[in-house]
Amino acid sequence: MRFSEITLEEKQGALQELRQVKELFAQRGWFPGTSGNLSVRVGEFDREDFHFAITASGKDKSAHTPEDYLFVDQNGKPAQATALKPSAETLIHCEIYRETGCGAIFHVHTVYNNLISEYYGEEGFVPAQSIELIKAFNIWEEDASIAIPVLPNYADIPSIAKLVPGVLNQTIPGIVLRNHGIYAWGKNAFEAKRHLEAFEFIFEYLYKKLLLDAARPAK
Ligand SMILES: CSCCC(=O)C(=O)COP(=O)(O)O
Ligand SMILES: [Zn+2]
Repeated sequence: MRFSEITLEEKQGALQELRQVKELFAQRGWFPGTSGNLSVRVGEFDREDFHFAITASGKDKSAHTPEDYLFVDQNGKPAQATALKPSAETLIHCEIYRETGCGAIFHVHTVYNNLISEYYGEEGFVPAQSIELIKAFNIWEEDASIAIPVLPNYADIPSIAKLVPGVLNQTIPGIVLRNHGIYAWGKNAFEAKRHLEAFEFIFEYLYKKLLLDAARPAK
């Protein structure tokens, strides 16, 4: 589908969703030091042909300006002439869209996702079990156990993007970059937000549980 065939209404809707989510996450302190990036897909999806709106690179995400977003194609190239640069991590979004066909991807850096991904970095996944918020991923089994993939935080983003298909688990809508931040996705912005919030709850829970367990007096 050509970018010009996607309706203006759909494009504006995607930008409005990004603006709302960006404002909310900024209020939570989820974009320290211009970190983080957000995207929402528009138009029809084909593995080889899709488009999405994404935050421009290096912007203060707690401010709203006319230069906050641009549209890119499945290769992360701008879909329209623009002086804006897409997020430095756009290729990771491209890979997640290609593998999942999802509708929105949100990436944030938090102290909890950094510490927990570093703690479990060597294992290559963050284990989580019997935490109620696992149900936010539509996993309803009692005492469910999940493994959230952790990828190395290479400076070269294409090298990280190449690893995405090998670790992506279709039942777990997230991947963490070690000591960097999480990518969470969903079929739309509402679902991606729910998933991101659940991951962040789980990371905070795990961090506090590790401390609590370490403080327990030996029997
Ligand atoms: C200042 S944080 C380093 C870059 C990063 O990890 C990030 O999420 C923001 O990069 P962007 O190009 O999307 O602004
Ligand atoms: Zn990042």
